[in-house]
Amino acid sequence: MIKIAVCGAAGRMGQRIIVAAVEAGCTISGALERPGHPQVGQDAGLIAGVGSLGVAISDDLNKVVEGCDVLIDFTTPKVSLKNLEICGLKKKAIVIGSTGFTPEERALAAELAKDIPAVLAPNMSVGVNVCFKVLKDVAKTLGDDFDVEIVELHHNKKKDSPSGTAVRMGEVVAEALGRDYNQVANYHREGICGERTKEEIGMQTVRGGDIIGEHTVYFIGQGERIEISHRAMTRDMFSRGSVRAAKWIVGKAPGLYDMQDVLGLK
Ligand SMILES: NC(=O)C1=CN([C@@H]2O[C@H](COP(=O)(O)OP(=O)(O)OC[C@H]3O[C@@H](n4cnc5c(N)ncnc54)[C@H](O)[C@@H]3O)[C@@H](O)[C@H]2O)C=CC1
Ligand SMILES: O=C(O)C1=N[C@H](C(=O)O)C[C@H](O)C1
Repeated sequence: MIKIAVCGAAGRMGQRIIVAAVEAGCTISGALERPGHPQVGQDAGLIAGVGSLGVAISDDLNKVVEGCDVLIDFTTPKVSLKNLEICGLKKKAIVIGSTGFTPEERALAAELAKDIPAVLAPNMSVGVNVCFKVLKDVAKTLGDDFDVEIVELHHNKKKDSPSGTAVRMGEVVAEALGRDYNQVANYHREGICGERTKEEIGMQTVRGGDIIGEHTVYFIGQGERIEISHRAMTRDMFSRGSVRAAKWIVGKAPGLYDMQDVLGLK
């Protein structure tokens, strides 16, 4: 059975990943938190609610990576890039779920993953990845006659906007329509901002309470509208997805993969 280390172990996702890995029969070989985190030194299993695992949460990245087959990391882009670098040096696989990467950081991730197998995906759920696939077909079929708007809702602790999933949805639609997402994404409308352009893809963000994550892509035409929505009711399909990705990536050829690769959706 593969040995999984979890980075961000005391976080919302980290705790659920430990539960999912234990349920999948994997060994938790290590758990990482940021230096100074109040739960460093405590048992990762007790923090996650699966009982004692005999694995103390550590802040020693090198040591934790050495002991694992694959590191699952749900933290922040900066931390994930550092983890990718260390996994590269130690020739370990990595699964990254962090979101909020800039285009430059994504390019750096691809560069750092040249020597090791890595999965980087903004959403590990099967449902969202099926939506990515469907969105491509819908956008291609509808073409330029329908205006595209994307709305995402998340909890009030989320740090990045728009969500990584919403950005990927925008990228998928833009590519299917032959547009450059970075040129056509419109994140802000205020005041007399003029009529909507045909090309733009509106990106709207809602933050509040304990919403796990909801995404809707609107294709709005004359007299009709298509809405493709995904609503997450728990974090468990993200955590199970990340463990599925971890099992899949160990032993693969070096390179940067995504969840579409893991699920065979390409
Ligand atoms: N790809 C996917 O399916 C999903 C991605 N996410 C993304 O995962 C990330 C984390 O989300 P949450 O768990 O909700 O956040 P969170 O804030 O609850 O957890 C992040 C954890 O990382 C820890 N951390 C920060 N710096 C660290 C360091 N240097 N070393 C080790 N640990 C460190 C924090 O102390 C915290 O416990 C976000 O970017 C979020 O958008 C969240 C859900 C699903
Ligand atoms: O921060 C979250 O919680 C989530 N983040 C991911 C994203 O930014 O797309 C995925 C999920 O919606 C939950």
